[in-house]
Amino acid sequence: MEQYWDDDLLIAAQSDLWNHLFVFLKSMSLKCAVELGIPDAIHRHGGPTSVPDLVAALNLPAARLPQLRRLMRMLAFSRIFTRQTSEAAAGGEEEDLYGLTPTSRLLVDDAGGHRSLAPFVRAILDPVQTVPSLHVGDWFKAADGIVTPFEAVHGEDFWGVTSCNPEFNEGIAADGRFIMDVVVRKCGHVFRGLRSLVDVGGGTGAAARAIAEAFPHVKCAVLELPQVVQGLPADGPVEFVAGSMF
Ligand SMILES: C[S@@+](CC[C@H](N)C(=O)[O-])C[C@H]1O[C@@H](n2cnc3c(N)ncnc32)[C@H](O)[C@@H]1O
Repeated sequence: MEQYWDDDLLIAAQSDLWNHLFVFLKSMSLKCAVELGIPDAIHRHGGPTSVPDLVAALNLPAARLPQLRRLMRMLAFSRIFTRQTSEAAAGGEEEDLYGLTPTSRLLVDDAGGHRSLAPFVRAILDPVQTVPSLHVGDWFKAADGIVTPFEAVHGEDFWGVTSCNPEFNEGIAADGRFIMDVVVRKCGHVFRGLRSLVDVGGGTGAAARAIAEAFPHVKCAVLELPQVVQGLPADGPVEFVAGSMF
């Protein structure tokens, strides 16, 4: 090994490598927390919650307690939850308590007056999205004209697969609703003076609806793929036009 690789540098490099190797566990721990409903359980509890209380609230097998402790420590390390140590009532043993952070508040329905972004977490971390990322290397090597790794895995392009999935559409809409509420508050001047707008590829109309409700004088329409907009109510503040932007 070359001279300038002293041991401190070696260990720092290994630590950096390990960070890159295991960072996916942060996403997967978050996915698990949402699947189990941990943010909602802490919110319902009314404040920082112990792991035994979470096991009871989530109706999990008692044998999973040690693993849930590890998951919660991991999520606290990722700043999804706060972690504080306090005296347990019985026996005097220390018991960690986990609370919501600004990030996990986003995963709770109606905390602070907004709707949960949990559907967005589920949509983005669904294997339909994550599995293609395992095949990017193969896709680079295969000069077979397949446009994306997603298409190589699923045999169809991204919107062809996802747009037929109501849970995916709801997840994207949750994110659209969230960000548009902020946009109309912070950047409302952009919409003043407009009489109409079309949200091209506007999904189920979450973003357009937020604009239409904040600025009733703006006539809002969504141009979307037919499979996304079929069956959506036609009597709301947004007009849906089925078609392709191409
Ligand atoms: C990121 S999403 C937009 C979400 C939307 N802003 C909301 O608030 O829900 C992109 C959308 O583009 C749509 N899309 C993809 N290809 C399209 C096409 N050729 N024509 C029209 N819409 C298309 C997808 O169905 C998807 O709903």
